Amino acid sequence: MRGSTAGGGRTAGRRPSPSAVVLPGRGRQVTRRGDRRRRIEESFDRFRRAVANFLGVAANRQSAASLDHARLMFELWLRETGVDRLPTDETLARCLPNRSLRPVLDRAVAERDEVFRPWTTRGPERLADLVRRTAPGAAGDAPRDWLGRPGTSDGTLEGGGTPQLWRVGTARVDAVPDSAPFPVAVPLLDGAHLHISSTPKSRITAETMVESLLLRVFSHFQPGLVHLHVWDVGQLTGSLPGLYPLARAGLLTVHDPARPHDLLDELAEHIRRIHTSVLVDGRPSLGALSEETGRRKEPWRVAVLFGNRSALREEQQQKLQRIARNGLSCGVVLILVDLPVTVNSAVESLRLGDDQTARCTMTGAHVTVTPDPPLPRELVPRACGAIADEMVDRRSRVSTFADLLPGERWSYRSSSGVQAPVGHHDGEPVYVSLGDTAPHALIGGPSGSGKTNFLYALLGGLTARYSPDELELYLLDFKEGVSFAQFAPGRKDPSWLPHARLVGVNVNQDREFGLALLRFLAEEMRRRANRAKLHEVTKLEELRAEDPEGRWPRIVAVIDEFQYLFADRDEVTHEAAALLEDVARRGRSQGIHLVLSSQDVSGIEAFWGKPAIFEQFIMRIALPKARRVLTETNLAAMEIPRWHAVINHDSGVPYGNEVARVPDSTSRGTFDRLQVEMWRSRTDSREPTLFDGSRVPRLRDLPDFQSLGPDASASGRGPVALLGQVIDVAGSAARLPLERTPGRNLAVLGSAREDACRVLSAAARSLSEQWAEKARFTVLCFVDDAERQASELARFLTDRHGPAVPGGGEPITDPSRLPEVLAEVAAGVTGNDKTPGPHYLLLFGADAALPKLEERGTGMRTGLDDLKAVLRHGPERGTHVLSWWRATSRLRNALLMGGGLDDIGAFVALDVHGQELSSLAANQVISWSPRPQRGLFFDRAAATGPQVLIPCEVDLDPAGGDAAGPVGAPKENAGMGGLVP
Ligand SMILES: Nc1ncnc2c1ncn2[C@@H]1O[C@H](COP(=O)(O)OP(=O)(O)OP(=O)(O)O)[C@@H](O)[C@H]1O
Repeated sequence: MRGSTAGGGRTAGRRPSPSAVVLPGRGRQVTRRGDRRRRIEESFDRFRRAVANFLGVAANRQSAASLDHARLMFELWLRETGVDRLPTDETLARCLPNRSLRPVLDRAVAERDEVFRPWTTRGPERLADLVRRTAPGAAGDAPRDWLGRPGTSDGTLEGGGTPQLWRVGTARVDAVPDSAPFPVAVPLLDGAHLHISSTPKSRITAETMVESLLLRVFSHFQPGLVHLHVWDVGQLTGSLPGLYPLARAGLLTVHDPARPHDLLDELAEHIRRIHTSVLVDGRPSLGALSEETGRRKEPWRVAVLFGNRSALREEQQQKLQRIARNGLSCGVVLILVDLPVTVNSAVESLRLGDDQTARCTMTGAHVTVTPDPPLPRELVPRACGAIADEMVDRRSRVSTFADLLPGERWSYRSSSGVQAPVGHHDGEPVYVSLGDTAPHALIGGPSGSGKTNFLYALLGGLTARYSPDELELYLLDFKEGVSFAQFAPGRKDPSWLPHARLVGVNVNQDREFGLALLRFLAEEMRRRANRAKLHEVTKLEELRAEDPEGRWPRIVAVIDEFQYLFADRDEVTHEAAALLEDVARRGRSQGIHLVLSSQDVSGIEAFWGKPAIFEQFIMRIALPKARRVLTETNLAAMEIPRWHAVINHDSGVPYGNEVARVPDSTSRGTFDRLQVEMWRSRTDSREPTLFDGSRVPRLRDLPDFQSLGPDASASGRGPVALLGQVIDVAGSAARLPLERTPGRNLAVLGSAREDACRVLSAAARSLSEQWAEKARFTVLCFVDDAERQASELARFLTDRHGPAVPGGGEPITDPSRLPEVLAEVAAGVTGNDKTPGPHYLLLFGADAALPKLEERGTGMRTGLDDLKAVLRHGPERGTHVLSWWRATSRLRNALLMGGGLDDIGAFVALDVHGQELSSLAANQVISWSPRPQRGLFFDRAAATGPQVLIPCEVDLDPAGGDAAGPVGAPKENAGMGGLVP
């Protein structure tokens, strides 16, 4: 229409077509019709062509869309099924020849490879490395490297440790079939239980897998550290026949298939025992305990239960679940094969299929595990035989002192306690542990039963494990002899035990020394408690954690033949019992431990009368034929052979018995050698303080004497006379301060001449040390027997102080001169001269001059009057009388009337009984039973009560007199004996 309308408008200007020109009339009509038709036909042609074109395009589009759709569907399918399934999925595999799907497949494979590249390049190797580290030695190596060789690890870190993983096979990630295989290992022992399920076709594989795993364990640990229990529901003889040789050495128990409850009860009982007697300190597990203490206290018990894919009876199932729940912390490990059970604790599962491969919880669902090939059949029993032989050998071997020592010295920490083996039982070490649970030990055994040897074994094991910063020893031996002398330096052997801070030998008559030690421990306990309080903690272990820079060693105080401490019903016994109770009760939390040993505990009344003390000694050690150390119903000590001991950490009840054979630890080449080795590695050169009750100490060795300085007045402290040594842990001197105050005079009482001379000489010698030339000393001696000592003293003093010592180097021995000397001194101290220098009158045997003193001179004054005047007025003017009276009564008679006695403020009583002294000590009751070479020093002005005094040997050689003995000079040790190398 548009064409015609438009055409009508345009024809005027157009040239006419030939037909329109040639045909006139009707002919013109025909021509027009034909035209129209042709045009119509042409239009239709065009239309048809357009339609055909359109339909062709649509068909093309449809087939392209179909192909796209097919590819997408294929990709979806591929992604859903997984590229890795191509080789095994038949339907998927059928699509592979289709070339149009190839790009989809190639892309999916490329993407997978890209995603897994980090894993394929490093993953397997990293896993292999991890297994190498966590499954060392037999736990992960190839069997040729360990099969047939019994294990050596003792479970401690230094002894080979406990592997975290144990190898079972190799694996590949399913999605990456071309990547390298990697080893698969599972946790066991302290780590997890193992649950294996198999099909009937793969049951054998499960069994060989368990066999290999167990052999790895047995070949890692030394025989005895793992005990195996096997129960098999289906077989009377049990599975794992290759392991049977282990039964010969008691390492394998095969349980009755009909009685699974026996095994379950045994395991449950074991768990209970570990909780009640081993994990009592709040340690969560044996593993944690051994990490902390450095030793595996209890062997592992591995129980393998083979089932038949049906569950145990309900009650047994519950028991099994309980064991699974609580076992790992107590060293009980379950390996369950085809035994359905759900457990609420760490368990690794391994599911074996018919194709002999497995899925494992360790590796996850997308990894195929191929178990390692079984161990060569004939080698398994042979390897187990070698392990059993080693076990039998270990049991029968008599252990030596060297077996008690660790591989590395001083590598243990004493935070939670100290422990060391003291012997062996069946080749296994038997330990003594001192800690918060069993803080103190009591050792009993008749004479010759080996107590001293036992103490050496114990101390050897302890000192080799703990450094002197972790453990300090205070060692006291009441009996006469040499037993502890080894620990102090001696003439022949200069070494000492670096851990020893105090060694007391031959203490028997000096029970006060035991008391001094207990006082020292009580004081140390208080110091530690105060420090703990500052840190708001209560126990040493916590204090050590709070104050890591501090030095807080555990203290072990050993008192051999401690019954001497309670020998009499007297003040010493009374105080010792009170102190012992205090230390025993409170020492546990402050890291202070007592080890008491005695021939016969039953004789110690003070001990038995105080069950509270006795109860604190939870650790009991009974040597053969020991009485009363264990409970009355426990007769083990009566039955053990010599050189054995019953070690009991349970207060002596039979249940806690462990019997150990104790090695010889005192003969040459044992403890002595260890001591020299440790002495050479010491970092602290302080010697232990040595107290030897049989030895006369030397004044110059006393630290108090060595610290005296010249010119006492300049020091501001005033002069002090050292009279001898008192019995304390520091080896202190008996100090008599001689300030210018009334009463500062001394009387030595008794007929023991040697001791009296030593006391006066020590006083003069120490005063001389403080005054250089300034002081006057007047030495008077009226007893022939004492003239030698008085002369030596006079010569020494003259040598040092010159004309200030009258007599020209000799004492005044003529009694008739005494009144004259006293008159002169009395005039001096009562006269106007306010500053007479210090003057010391040393009167040996004053009582011998009494007749002369009582004679009346001119003016009716007696020498006694002058003596009283000097005693009264002298001290304030620096003049002091240090006198020796052979009889107390003579002193009293001479000075009681008219004063004088009160002006003597200090006494040393030698062979004088206590009752004689009370009149001199303001009627105070003084208990003192005289004993050789000991005196009682009593200073009324001092806060301390009477103290036992040991008179010292005084070096009065003028040549050596100037120099005090050097601090730390090797001491003579008269007691050293057979242990010297
Ligand atoms: N386990 C042992 N192996 C070998 N010899 C030992 C053993 N134990 C002790 N002896 C030896 O037995 C003797 C006595 O031992 P020890 O001195 O230790 O006994 P004791 O109980 O302390 O005796 P006492 O109370 O009389 O001093 C010593 O000669 C010692 O060497």
